[in-house]
Amino acid sequence: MFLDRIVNQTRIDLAQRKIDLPLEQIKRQALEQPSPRDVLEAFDPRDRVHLIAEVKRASPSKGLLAPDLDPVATAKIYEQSGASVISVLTEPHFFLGSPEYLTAIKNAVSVPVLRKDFIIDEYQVYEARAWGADMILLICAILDDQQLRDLLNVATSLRMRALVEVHSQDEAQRAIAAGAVIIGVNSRNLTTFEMNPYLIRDIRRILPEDRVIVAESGIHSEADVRRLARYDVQAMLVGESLVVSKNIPDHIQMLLRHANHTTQVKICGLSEPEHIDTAIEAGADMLGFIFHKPSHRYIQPERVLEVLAASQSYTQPRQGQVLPDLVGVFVNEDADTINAIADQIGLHYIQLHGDETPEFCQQINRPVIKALSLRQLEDLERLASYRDITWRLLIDTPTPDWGGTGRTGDWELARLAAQQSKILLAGGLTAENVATAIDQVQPWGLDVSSGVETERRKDSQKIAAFIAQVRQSEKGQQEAPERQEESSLR
Ligand SMILES: O=C(O)c1ccccc1N[C@@H]1O[C@H](COP(=O)(O)O)[C@@H](O)[C@H]1O
Repeated sequence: MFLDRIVNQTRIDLAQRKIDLPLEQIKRQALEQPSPRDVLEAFDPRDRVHLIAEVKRASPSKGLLAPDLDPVATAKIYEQSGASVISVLTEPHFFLGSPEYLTAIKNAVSVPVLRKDFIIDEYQVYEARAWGADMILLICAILDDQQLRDLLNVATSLRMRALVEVHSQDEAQRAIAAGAVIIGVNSRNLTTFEMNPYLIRDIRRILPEDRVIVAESGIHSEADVRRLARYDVQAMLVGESLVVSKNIPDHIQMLLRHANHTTQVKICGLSEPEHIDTAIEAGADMLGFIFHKPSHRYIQPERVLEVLAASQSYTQPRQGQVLPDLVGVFVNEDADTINAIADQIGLHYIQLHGDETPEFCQQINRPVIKALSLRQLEDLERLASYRDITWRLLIDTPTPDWGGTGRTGDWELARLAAQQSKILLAGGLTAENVATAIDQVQPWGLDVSSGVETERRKDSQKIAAFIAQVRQSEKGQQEAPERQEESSLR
C-alpha cells in the first residue's frame, strides 16, 4: 500500500538524518531562523478563495509530471500570478522533492512557504523550520491523536502553522478535537488514489466557521473552482494542473477568477429527467425541487429519486464533470418532515420560503437558504437576524403566493442586500433580463423557475439559454475589475 510504503521509507530516511544531524542541532538551527511569515494573514480576507500553489515534479498517482521544472522560477511565477502560499514537496523518492527547493524558494518569494511531506516525528518539524518553512503538513491518516497534538504543539512553539489534512468526517472530527486551525480536505484517497470531488461538500458542513478550510487535489477547471466558492473554503491547494500547464499565469488567473467572481445558478422546480439533463449539461450549480404541495411544481420526495435515477447526466456524468447540488424548497413545513425528506433524498441544502423564524432555521440539519422579500428599506434590517445562522439568504419578490410567480422585485433593495450578504436573487428572472440583474444587483447567485418555463412546464431551450447568458455576463463582469472590487462578497 502506497501510504505504508512511503511512511516506511520516511522512517528509514529519518533515522539516517538523525544520525547525520542530531535533534539538538536541528533544533538550534530552527530557533536561529527569522520569525515565520504570517500564514493566517495570507488567507485574509476570509470570504475569498486563496491559492496555495504547489511545486512538484512527480506524484505517485500520476508519475512524472514536470521532470524539468525549475522550482524557484516556478514559485516566482506562482507568486507574481497571485498565489498566497507556495507549497513545496520535500519528499525525495515518490515526489522527487528536496529540502533545497524549499530553502531556495523561501529565499526567492515573500509569501509563506509550506513544507509538504509525510511528517511523523518532531524532528521533521524542527527540520522544516530550519529549512525556512512557515507551515507544515500534518496528515491525520498517518498520525494518532496524541502524535497529532504533539506535532501541532511543536509547530506552534516555533510559531509555524500546520495544515491538518483529513480524508473523512471521522478524521475531520479528530482534527477539530486536536485544535487544528487550518484544515485541508483532500479529495484524493491516499490509499487507493481514487478522487471524490464531493468530499469537501460533505465534510465542510461539520467544520467550524472559525477554521481556515483548504480544498486539496483534483482542482483543474472553472467548474471545479465554482464549486469551491459554494463550499465556503478559504483556499485551494493546486499542484498538478499548475505544473503541467502551458501557461501558468493564465491558469492561475482562471482559477482565482472563477473561484471568486462567478455567479452560481440554481434551476428550480424541476420534475422531469430531460430538464435535469439539460440543466447539468448547461452547467447549473444547484437543482431545486419544490416540496410545497399547493404549487403546480410540487414533486413527491420518492419521485425526486426516480427522476434523478432516470437522468443520464446525473447518473453517468462525463469525465471531469461535477454534478450540481440538490436543494429542497419548503414553505412553513415542520422541521422533522424537512429533515426526514433531506435524509431520504440526500438533499444538500434546504430552502425555507415561508415565515420560518431564525430559531426554526436552526432546527434544520442541512445548510439553510432563507428566502426573504424586501418591500422597503427598513426590511433590510430583517436580514441581520438570519445572516449568521443561515448558509445564504435568497431575496425574492414579495407576493401572497410565497414564490415562483415570475414577477420581478425591487433590484435596488436587492443590490443593498447583496452588499451586506452573499445573496441569491430570485423572482421573474429570464434569459432576457438576467444580464441586467447581474450588473445591477451583483448577487452571489441566481435562482430561476418561471423564466425557464413555457406554459408552466420547464423548457430545455430556455434553461440552456438562461445559463449561457449568465456565463456570458460573467465574462463581461470579470473583464471590468473595478466592479469586482465593489462587490467583494460575491
Ligand atoms: O416555484 C414554486 O412553485 C415555489 C413555491 C413556493 C415557494 C417557492 C417557490 N419557488 C421559488 O421561487 C423562486 C423562483 O421564482 P420565479 O418563478 O423564477 O419567479 C425561486 O426561489 C424558487 O425556489
